[in-house]
Amino acid sequence: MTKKYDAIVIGSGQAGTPLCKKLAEAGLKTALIEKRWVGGTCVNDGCSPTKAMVASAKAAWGARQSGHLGIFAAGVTVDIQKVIERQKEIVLRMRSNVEESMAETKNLDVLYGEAAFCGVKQIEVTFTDGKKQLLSAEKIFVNTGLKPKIPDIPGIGDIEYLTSTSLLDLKEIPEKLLVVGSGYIGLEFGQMYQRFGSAVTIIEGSERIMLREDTDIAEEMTKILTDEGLDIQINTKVVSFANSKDGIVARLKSGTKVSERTYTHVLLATGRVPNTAVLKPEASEIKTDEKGFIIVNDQLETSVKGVYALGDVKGGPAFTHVSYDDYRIVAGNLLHNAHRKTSDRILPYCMFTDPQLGRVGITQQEAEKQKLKVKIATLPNSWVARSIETGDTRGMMKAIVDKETGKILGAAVLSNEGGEVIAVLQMAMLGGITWEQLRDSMFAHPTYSESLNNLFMNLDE
Ligand SMILES: Cc1cc2nc3c(=O)[nH]c(=O)nc-3n(C[C@H](O)[C@H](O)[C@H](O)COP(=O)(O)OP(=O)(O)OC[C@H]3O[C@@H](n4cnc5c(N)ncnc54)[C@H](O)[C@@H]3O)c2cc1C
Ligand SMILES: NC(=O)c1ccc[n+]([C@@H]2O[C@H](COP(=O)([O-])OP(=O)(O)OC[C@H]3O[C@@H](n4cnc5c(N)ncnc54)[C@H](O)[C@@H]3O)[C@@H](O)[C@H]2O)c1
Repeated sequence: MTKKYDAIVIGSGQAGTPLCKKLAEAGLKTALIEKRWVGGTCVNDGCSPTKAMVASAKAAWGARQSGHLGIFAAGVTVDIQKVIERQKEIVLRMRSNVEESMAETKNLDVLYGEAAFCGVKQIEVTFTDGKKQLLSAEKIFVNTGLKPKIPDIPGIGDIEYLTSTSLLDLKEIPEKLLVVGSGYIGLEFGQMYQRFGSAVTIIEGSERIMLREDTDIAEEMTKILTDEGLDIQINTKVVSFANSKDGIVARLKSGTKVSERTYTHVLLATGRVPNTAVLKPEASEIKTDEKGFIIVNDQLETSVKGVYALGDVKGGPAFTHVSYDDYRIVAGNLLHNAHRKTSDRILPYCMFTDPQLGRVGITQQEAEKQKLKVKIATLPNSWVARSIETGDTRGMMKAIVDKETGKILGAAVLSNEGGEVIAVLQMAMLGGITWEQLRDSMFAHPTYSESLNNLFMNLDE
């Protein structure tokens, strides 16, 4: 028999988790279906565990190279078991908080099982014990996220490769780690494991790392990472993998040159694909694109009225704050008639390498593509008082401003606390503050944000 709800949320990601509570609190009889753990990727396999481990790696690196600050820490060792334990404890605490707050919510049923559409607005749940239940609702919200993409490389099925999820359970430090892909996951994990003591090689199929970012930022990041000892190979592809008595042999192709190198571990960081194959949105007439992402309009409604897709599964930038904002849009529009749209928002993000890359708005290459009339301001961190004082002058700042209006269109801050500094520029963008106003504003001294004065002074004719 089909059980009827007012609302069903599929997936306890960064949108589904707050949304199911909000709907239930508004009086709607609501079901949340989650196949694994509440909290989704961010809490369990993404932001929280990785950023906890990045902090450990930064501490190891800081201790090893603090001689220039007059501090000498002899015999720095990494206890990877302890690093993993700490990360797991943080995840468990966060997940338990979510579980508790859901248990306390009236009108909310949390169902642990896998959901698949079996008709228009009809869902079949397969519970963890194998039992099945049919559910239906007038309002359905899909927040099923992504999973690691496994590239189709000959021999890949024969080797024991790692993904960003399985690496979080590895209780040893890889001796020689090959990272395939140089996006967020490749660079964050690559630098982290180099700092833990691995010899890390990153291979990237394209002509440079971080294709979404400007060339000068990518070059600066390459220098920072190679100075730390990472081996970065661009324009390189893995032709095949094979096992040998010494480890995993990767056959690499760079232009016409083919070479074989042996690694103890391989991390696949070649992107992520949507969790829609099992979900079968097509059974509910929900349209997807050729890669399986669910197609939505500006208010996150799918091709079926009353069915919404939120977070990574709808394609586009895959970040926690985007998914959470999707929740705000859908909850605001449905419960408070807010008329919010996805096209109205400014996108910030941060890559948690060290130094961090904080980003907001458009890049210079996007401005050129759109043929916008812009001015570009850049400032190396070697000119930033705060960077000199703290002893880390790696990186740079950059801003793209509209030539006519003086407004900020985008910025990149590759610096210590780059993710925090970028929020200042995001606020300027939200408030329509011009580069001249930032050049002439008083900031507390000595802070990283204070260097925005100098960044924009560089635009003076
Ligand atoms: C290693 C890593 C590090 C990251 N670091 C950052 C970071 O620092 N900052 C940042 O902003 N973003 C980061 N991200 C991205 C971020 O985690 C995601 O963008 C964010 O979690 C939003 O995901 P979501 O809400 O779309 O769904 P998710 O959080 O992925 O949740 C989807 C949920 O749906 C469940 N599910 C899937 N299919 C079904 C089904 N058929 N039935 C029932 N349940 C189902 C899954 O089990 C999962 O719990 C990182 C990602 C990774 C992998
Ligand atoms: N700090 C953060 O916000 C953060 C951190 C981690 C992950 N994430 C999210 O997770 C998503 C996935 O991250 P990701 O790093 O896996 O993907 P990505 O799309 O950022 O990068 C994948 C990289 O792999 C390269 N590549 C693809 N196939 C290849 C092959 N066969 N050989 C060599 N190189 C290959 C691509 O050219 C690209 O540079 C990101 O889009 C991001 O939204 C965010």
